[in-house]
Amino acid sequence: MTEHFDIAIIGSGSGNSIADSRFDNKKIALLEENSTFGGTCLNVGCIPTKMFVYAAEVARTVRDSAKYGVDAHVDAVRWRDIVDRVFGRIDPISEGGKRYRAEGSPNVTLFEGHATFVGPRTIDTGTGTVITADQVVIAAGSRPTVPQAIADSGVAYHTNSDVMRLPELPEHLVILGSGYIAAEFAHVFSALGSKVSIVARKDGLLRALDADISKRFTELARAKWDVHLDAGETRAVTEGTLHGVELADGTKVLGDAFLVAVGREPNGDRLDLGAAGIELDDEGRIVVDEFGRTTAEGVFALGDVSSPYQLKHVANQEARVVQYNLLQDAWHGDTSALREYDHRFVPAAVFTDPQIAEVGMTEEQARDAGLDITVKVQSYGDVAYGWAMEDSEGLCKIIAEKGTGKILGAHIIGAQAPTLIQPLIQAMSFGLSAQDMARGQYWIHPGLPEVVENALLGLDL
Ligand SMILES: Cc1cc2nc3c(=O)[nH]c(=O)nc-3n(C[C@H](O)[C@H](O)[C@H](O)COP(=O)(O)OP(=O)(O)OC[C@H]3O[C@@H](n4cnc5c(N)ncnc54)[C@H](O)[C@@H]3O)c2cc1C
Ligand SMILES: NC(=O)c1ccc[n+]([C@@H]2O[C@H](COP(=O)([O-])OP(=O)(O)OC[C@H]3O[C@@H](n4cnc5c(N)ncnc54)[C@H](O)[C@@H]3O)[C@@H](O)[C@H]2O)c1
Repeated sequence: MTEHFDIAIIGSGSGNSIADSRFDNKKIALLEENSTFGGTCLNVGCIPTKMFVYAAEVARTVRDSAKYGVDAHVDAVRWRDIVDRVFGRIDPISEGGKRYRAEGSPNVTLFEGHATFVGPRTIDTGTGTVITADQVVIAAGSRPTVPQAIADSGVAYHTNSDVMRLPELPEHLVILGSGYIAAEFAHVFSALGSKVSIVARKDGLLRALDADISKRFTELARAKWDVHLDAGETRAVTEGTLHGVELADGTKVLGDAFLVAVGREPNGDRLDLGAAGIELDDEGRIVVDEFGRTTAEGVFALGDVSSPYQLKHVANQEARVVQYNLLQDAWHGDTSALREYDHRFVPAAVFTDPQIAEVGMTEEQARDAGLDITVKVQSYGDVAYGWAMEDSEGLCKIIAEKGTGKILGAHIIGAQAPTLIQPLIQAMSFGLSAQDMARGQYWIHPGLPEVVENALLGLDL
């Protein structure tokens, strides 16, 4: 059975936002293989993790209160109640979204199956129906990377897909990996009362970030968690009820729960893209141009399946671009009417302890690019509010071009880093120089953003 559609969208994460009222006159197929509707961010990513992070912050604040002369203690962490609060709010949104697409959107047909291409713009929906479409959007996301040796080992492990629904708070969580997911879950479980071990292959945590941030975070993490650096290749092991890894030197790091957080791989490899003439790059991402077009006419891709960023705000921006371009003549001739993906200044934040945020170049990248730069590192503790907080951890690092004052990169570790960095993202996006940003406006005294102001003022331009 073959049915024809104007547009087929693979993936109910960012892809689900495309079919708004502007598409009411289009016949749309929405394809989703997961019985849970709504994609990674809503169900197993940004949203639930940050709800856990917030609970963790509350517990940590209570535990750290004595230094301010406030004696308090955490009586108990009701893990089951925390899980129920998080998913008691999220699951109905996911179910409601699915119901809306299945029953409440007259122009949208939801196919609940694993989609694969069987020809150009021809898709086996995995439900017994093959469809064709004038245009296709691939928004199929990514999945946790699980090294084959671990998958084959028989050792019980978790990923971000299930670790937030553990029946009990683990006594000891062992985390393999040292990136975003490792850093965020280490904070969550540790603040809620688990012992946390992190096993990092190399000599630092969050090594993709600016070296000063990675170094500071690694030092702080080592002071509160059981961190194993330079672990090299590890072997998954189980002893009784304990699971984890054996390091190259024979050390065993075992706990009652084991989380694998070694990256996420794009789902393009599970779509039989060859049948549709859609190319993947060497990293397994679908190749797209600035308009979101793949190598096959009529087919767009967006989000984690094609983006090196694997961030929701990037997937959202790309979805808006594709949404617009779907309604233009995107495939023949003039592209001046099309919108473009904006990857100029992509910020990122890690909601760990302390929080971290970054935008633009690292110092190393700026130096490697041969730029004439000036760098200022400003401690939180040296501005009034940070001093009031007795903060000895936070810093704001800004990298600018000498002479022009062009802000090249900003990196913050410390309280409210994802909030503090936003004016710097704005300045970079709109071409505001460091001098103008520092001097051309008031900075509320004694607000925490003074750490950004002082970093800007400290640049030797
Ligand atoms: C633990 C965690 C925390 C995160 N926190 C943040 C954060 O704080 N901030 C941030 O910016 N980003 C965060 N991210 C990243 C963010 O979640 C992703 O970048 C974003 O959700 C990607 O959206 P997407 O639409 O590309 O893919 P997804 O939301 O993953 O949607 C893809 C959908 O396609 C479906 N699908 C895949 N293949 C097929 C197929 N063949 N047939 C049918 N359906 C298919 C999948 O089931 C899925 O529902 C986090 C990620 C994780 C894992
Ligand atoms: N706050 C956020 O925006 C947020 C939060 C969580 C996840 N995410 C997104 O999800 C993506 C995936 O997160 P992640 O933490 O899994 O990946 P990541 O790319 O951030 O980090 C993976 C880490 O695992 C290490 N690694 C790789 N293979 C390994 C192995 N065999 N043994 C030990 N270590 C190994 C890597 O060196 C790296 O440090 C992130 O890149 C990010 O884009 C974003």
